[in-house]
Amino acid sequence: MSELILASTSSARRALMDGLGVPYRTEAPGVDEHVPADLPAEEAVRMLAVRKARAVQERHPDAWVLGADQLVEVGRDVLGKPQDRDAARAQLTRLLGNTHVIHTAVCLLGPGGHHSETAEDTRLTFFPVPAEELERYLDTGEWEGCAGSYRVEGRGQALLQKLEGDRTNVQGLPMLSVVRLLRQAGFDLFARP
Ligand SMILES: Nc1nc2c(ncn2[C@H]2C[C@H](O)[C@@H](COP(=O)(O)OP(=O)(O)OP(=O)(O)O)O2)c(=O)[nH]1
Repeated sequence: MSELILASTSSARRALMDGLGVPYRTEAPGVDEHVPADLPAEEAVRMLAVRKARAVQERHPDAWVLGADQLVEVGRDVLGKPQDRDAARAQLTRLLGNTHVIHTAVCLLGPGGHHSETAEDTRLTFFPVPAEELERYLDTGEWEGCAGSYRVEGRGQALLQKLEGDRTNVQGLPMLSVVRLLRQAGFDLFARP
């Protein structure tokens, strides 16, 4: 198989791909992540996952390229990554005591015009916690670089009352679907190095 490139700067996505063990490398997509403000969350993440994968594939037309994007939907609000601690506090205040949906899309592009993609949802319900506990969670710094301002695999799991769906989808890649897309594309996931 031609090389596999993860079109991502995300350490969380790298960690998930490292766990899968398939040889790959990463390359920053370097795309404008603006989408129409009224676009539904699932359409927005699909559009951006494709945009990221296409940007890298244009540089490496013979490679397989995996792109992904994620947004958090709570009520009518759509949340991305917080810019600072105050933004993270506002996001978590919105999520605590409520149920929100993580939308993550993945796009796999390959030689010969291969294009497969999927979007997965994971529903999470957070405990309502007092402001002082929220401040102590913010002190962990887990909010940095995370859509929704928490890490489900870190201290953020102490906020989690219920999770329905693929847990890895929250971390950045729906690994059940990534495995399916790779297998459908003909990848040998246990190839000898
Ligand atoms: N470790 C961890 N990361 C999370 C969690 N929830 C969200 N994230 C991270 C994964 C992604 O890096 C980021 C979602 O934002 P984006 O989809 O825009 O990706 P990002 O800009 O980080 O990287 P990329 O666009 O792939 O270069 O949030 C979590 O529970 N744990």
